[in-house]
Amino acid sequence: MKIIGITGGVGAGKTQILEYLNDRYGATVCQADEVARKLQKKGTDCHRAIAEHFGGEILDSKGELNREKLAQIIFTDEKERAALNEIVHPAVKEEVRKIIKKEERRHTSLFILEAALLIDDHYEQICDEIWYVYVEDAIRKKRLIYARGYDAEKVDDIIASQLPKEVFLRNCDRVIDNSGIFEETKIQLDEMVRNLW
Ligand SMILES: CC(C)(COP(=O)(O)OP(=O)(O)OC[C@H]1O[C@@H](n2cnc3c(N)ncnc32)[C@H](O)[C@@H]1O)[C@@H](O)C(=O)NCCC(=O)NCCS
Ligand SMILES: Nc1ncnc2c1ncn2[C@@H]1O[C@H](COP(=O)(O)OP(=O)(O)OP(=O)(O)O)[C@@H](O)[C@H]1O
Repeated sequence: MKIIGITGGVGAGKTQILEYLNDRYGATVCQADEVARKLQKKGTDCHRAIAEHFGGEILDSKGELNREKLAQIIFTDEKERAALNEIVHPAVKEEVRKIIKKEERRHTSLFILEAALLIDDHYEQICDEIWYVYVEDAIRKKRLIYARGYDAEKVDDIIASQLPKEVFLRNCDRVIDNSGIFEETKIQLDEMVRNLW
């Protein structure tokens, strides 16, 4: 089984690329953000540890995490971000390893793991190749404000909390430029998949 990691900053188009690779090539896809979300549900060890560290104010009326509040804290405070990462990331990695083992038993041929933090969390230990999705900051900012309703300040805070382009470029095996129309991105992806085996 080939394991490809797809990374890049917020709003670079990773999810859209995952959908294409699933539709066009039948790749099995896994999003670390989704894995983290499941592991943070009420009743889990992560949920307990987060509530203990950040206090009851971080929960909503149903006792689930108030994601907006937590985002406000962690994207403006490096120490708090590190504290959350320390709670969530080891659990996410362990779960991803389990998912990969399951897919290996099912003889999946192409497995794609998507996360903004593949480099920070050393997923090169798990992936055969890591692909970096690049989009100019001004363009992804526009896309996120328009499509996701983020305000400009939130986009800037998240961008500032993620690795700069140079570090992504230094650590990734291939680069996908998704600054243009998606048809152009598909051509790059088709070529990359052709060269995989
Ligand atoms: C802070 C939280 C609750 C905000 O949730 P929300 O639903 O509003 O945003 P979402 O999860 O869609 O993230 C928004 C963007 O920020 C990126 N991001 C998320 N966590 C982090 C982080 N710790 N450091 C840098 N970027 C991050 C995501 O990849 C995405 O691009 C959530 O992002 C979270 O729990 N983060 C910690 C877990 C984590 O690091 N996940 C990323 C991969 S394991
Ligand atoms: N080439 C493109 N042209 C125009 N819009 C695009 C293109 N690629 C992606 N988008 C749009 O940009 C927005 C962000 O894309 P997407 O959600 O795939 O990013 P992401 O990298 O998964 O973000 P996150 O890091 O938050 O998970 C979406 O609304 C998506 O439809």
